[in-house]
Amino acid sequence: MYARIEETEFQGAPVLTVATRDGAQATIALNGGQVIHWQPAGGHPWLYLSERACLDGSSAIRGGIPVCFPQFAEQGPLPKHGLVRTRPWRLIEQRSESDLVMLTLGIGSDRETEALWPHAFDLELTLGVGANRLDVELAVSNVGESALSFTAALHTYLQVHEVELARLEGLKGKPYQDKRDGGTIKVEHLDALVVDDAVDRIYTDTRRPLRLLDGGRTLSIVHEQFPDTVVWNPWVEGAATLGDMPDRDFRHMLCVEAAVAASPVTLAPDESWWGRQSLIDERL
Ligand SMILES: O=P(O)(O)OC[C@H]1O[C@H](O)[C@H](O)[C@@H](O)[C@@H]1O
Repeated sequence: MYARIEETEFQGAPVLTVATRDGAQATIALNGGQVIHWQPAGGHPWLYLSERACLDGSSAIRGGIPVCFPQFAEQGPLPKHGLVRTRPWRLIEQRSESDLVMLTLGIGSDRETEALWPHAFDLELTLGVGANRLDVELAVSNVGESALSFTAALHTYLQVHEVELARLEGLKGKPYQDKRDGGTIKVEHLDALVVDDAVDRIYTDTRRPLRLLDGGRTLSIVHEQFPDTVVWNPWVEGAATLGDMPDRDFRHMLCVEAAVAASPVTLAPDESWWGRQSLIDERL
């Protein structure tokens, strides 16, 4: 039996569902080009998706792995997190073997994006689903005639049993911009970050793998070419302002985002850039 890729609907919106022979699963929403579910073979889901998430493209999907491009957060004049997380992406290519599924989705600039941001771009998001891993690679090409600069993120919402009991390792010694303290630059001194309050930080130069320990399971998080890691949890007050997330769900999610946020990437005409985030369940 081979892996399966199906085009179907979830809450009335177009999605692709993927299953490998050994039982790993993923679901990808075409609106936003967004992975909304990933479960390693024989394991539990590692991505948080709000039960109030809206998938019809009218707003961003709260959960999974939103793609932020060409602007991270509010770091510029564009809509928060840029232009592609609510737009329809298309399936460009699919490939499956028994234990690996690869999909490439794409989106390009159009009249609407160029009215907001006068650059011609082409994005490809390649997803690899294997027994115990999910690889997400974002490739950006400048297909216009002038240079463009962007910031970006794979805004990964990880699902945790209880956020105060989860530990995020690998950030010790790294500088971070504390967005909750006016962007003050601080240095992480903890061996493992434990989130017990609102957190919104851009850690820079985070090139070594991270590990998330959550209730007896461990996830390795490996970023290639994404120099920064954003850690975000809205906590009680922040969650109360999010209409698309139940109040108590902040306890069951932690965003650990592969980002290029502290300094933009600049591409000359015909140049490309790529960055990858790999999530690896260490149980297998
Ligand atoms: O609510 P959203 O627009 O999806 O943004 C959610 C969060 O994304 C990032 O993690 C930013 O660092 C936060 O400042 C922001 O609040």
